Amino acid sequence: MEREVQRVRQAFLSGRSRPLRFRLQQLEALRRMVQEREKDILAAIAADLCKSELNAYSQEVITVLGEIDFMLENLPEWVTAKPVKKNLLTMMDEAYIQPQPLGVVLIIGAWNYPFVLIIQPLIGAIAAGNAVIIKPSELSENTAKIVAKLLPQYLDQDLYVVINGGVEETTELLKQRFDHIFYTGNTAVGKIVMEAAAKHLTPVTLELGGKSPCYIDKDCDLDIVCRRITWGKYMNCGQTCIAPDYILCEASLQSQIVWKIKETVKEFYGENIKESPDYERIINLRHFKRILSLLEGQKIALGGETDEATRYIAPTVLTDVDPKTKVMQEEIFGPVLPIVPVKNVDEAIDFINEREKPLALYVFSHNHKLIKRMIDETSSGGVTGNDVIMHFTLNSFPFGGVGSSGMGAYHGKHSFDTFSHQRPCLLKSLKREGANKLRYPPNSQSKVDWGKFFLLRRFNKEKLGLLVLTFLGIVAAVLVKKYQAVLRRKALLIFLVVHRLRWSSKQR
Ligand SMILES: NC(=O)C1=CN([C@@H]2O[C@H](COP(=O)(O)OP(=O)(O)OC[C@H]3O[C@@H](n4cnc5c(N)ncnc54)[C@H](O)[C@@H]3O)[C@@H](O)[C@H]2O)C=CC1
Ligand SMILES: CC(C)=CCC/C(C)=C/CC/C(C)=C/C(=O)O
Repeated sequence: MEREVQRVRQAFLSGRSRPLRFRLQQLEALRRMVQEREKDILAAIAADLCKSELNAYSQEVITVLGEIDFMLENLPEWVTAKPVKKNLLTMMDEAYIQPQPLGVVLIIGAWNYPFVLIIQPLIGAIAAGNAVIIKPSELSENTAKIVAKLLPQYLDQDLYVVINGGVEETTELLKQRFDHIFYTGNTAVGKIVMEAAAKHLTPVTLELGGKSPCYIDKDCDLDIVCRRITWGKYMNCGQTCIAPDYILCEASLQSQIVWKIKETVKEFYGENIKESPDYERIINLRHFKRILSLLEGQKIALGGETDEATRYIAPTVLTDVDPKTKVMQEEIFGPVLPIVPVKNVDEAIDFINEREKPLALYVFSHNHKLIKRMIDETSSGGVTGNDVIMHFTLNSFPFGGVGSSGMGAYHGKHSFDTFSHQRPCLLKSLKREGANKLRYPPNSQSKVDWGKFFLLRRFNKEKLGLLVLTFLGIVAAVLVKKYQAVLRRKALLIFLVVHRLRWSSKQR
C-alpha cells in the first residue's frame, strides 16, 4: 500500500497533472470512457443494486457527464490567478490568488450510487490538478471491478489509481499520508477516517448521512406533494443519502398522505411492485435485516411485505410513529417512511432542532413565508422547498452536510475549490525600500502612526476620488520617461504626507 501511494506521489511530483491542457485532456478521456463503455458501466451498477440500466443512466451517468462538461467549460477561467484588492502598503505590488493542486487525494466511495459517488469527486480532483487514489465500496463489487478495469485504459495510470478492498485495505490505506481525504459513507466510519487523517493533519471532506426531515404543511397540494415524496423516498429502494427519512405533519393529514402515497406507488411501480424494473433491492442481507428490525412494534399503514431471498422490501409507510422508537433513532436508508405527527410548524421546527443536523430538509407548503421561516430557524446540509432531492442536481450549489451530516462540499466549482489550495501570492519589488523602513527596528511612535495610517486607514468615496487623482498624477509622471522613477515616488510621497497630516490632526 505504502509503495502504491508513493508511486502516485512520485507521479504528482513529476508535475504533469498541473498544466490546464493535461487536466482538460484527462477529463475528456474520462468522458470518452463513460461514453464508450456505457454498457459495461450500466451493467455493473445494475448488477450491484438490481437497478434497470435506464435508472442507472439517469441517476448516475447523466450526473457524471454533466459534471465533466461543466468542468471543461469553466476550468480555463477557474485556474487563472485572480487579482485581489490591495492596501496602501502594497498598492505598487502584484497581489493575486493562485489556485493550486493539493497533491495526492484519497477518495473513498459508498455503495448506494457506486459510480457517481467516486467519479464525481474524481472529476473535481483532476480538474484541480491532483493525483488521486480511489477506493470504491467493496459492497458494490461489480462497479468497483469495472472502475478498476476501465480507468487505467483511459487515464494516466500513475496519477489516477484504483485500489479495491474492504475494511482491512481501507484501514491500511488510511495509515498513509494524503493531502486530502474525501469520504462518502456513514457517520461512524466518518469519525474513523477523520481520526486517521488527523495523524497527518490531512484535511477531510466528509459526505455523511442522517435523518432528513420532510415537513408537510396543511396548506399544500397533497397529490403533488405525495408524488414527489414517493419518487424521492423509494428511488433506489430508499438507499439515497438525501432521501426524505421521515414526515412531520399534523395528525389529521396522515390518512390522506398514506392513501395518496399508495396510489402513487401503484402509478409508479404497477400492481406487482416486485416485477417493476424501476424498483430496486436492498444491497445485502445485513442491511435487509437492519431495516426489518426498524418495523418492529410499528403501525404499518402501507407495504411491509418482504422477501429475504431477493432482499425485497415493499414501499412502506408507518403512521403515528413515536419519536423514541428505533426507526426514529437512526438513518433508515431503506423504503420505510415513518410519519410523526406534530401540532404545528413550531413543533416541527423544535423537533428538527432537537436532533442532529440533517443532510437535507424538505418543506412543502403554498405559504412561501412558512418555507422561509423553516429555512431561517433550522439547519441542514441543503434544502429543497416543495420537492425532494432536486438541490442535488444543481451544480452551482455546494453539496454537503453540516454537523453530523458532514463537512466540506463538492459539485462544480465547489469541487474545484475543495481540491485546490487558494494560494495568496504577493510579488514586491526590491526597490522602494524607503517605505519599508517603517517596519524595520528600531520602532518608534512615529513608525507606529505611519503603520496605523497604512494599514487601518479606510477611504470613503470622496477620499477615493483623491486617491484616483493622485494615481492620475502618477500615471502622468510615468509618461515623462526621463523622470519616471523620481516623479512617481514624489507624487506618492506628497499624497501620503498630506493624508497623514490630515489624519493625524483629526485623531487629535
Ligand atoms: N453525503 C453524501 O453525499 C452521501 C452519504 N451517504 C451515506 O453513506 C451511508 C451509506 O454508506 P455506507 O453503508 O457507510 O457505505 P460503505 O459500507 O460502502 O462504506 C463506505 C466506505 O467506507 C469504507 N469503510 C467501511 N468501514 C470502514 C472502516 N471501519 N474503516 C475504514 N473504512 C471503512 C468502505 O470500504 C467504503 O469504501 C449512509 O449513511 C448515507 O447517508 C451515501 C451517499 C452519499
Ligand atoms: C433524473 C433526476 C433528476 C435524477 C436525480 C439524480 C439522483 C437522484 C442522483 C442520486 C443522488 C445521489 C448520488 C445521492 C446519494 O449520494 O445518495
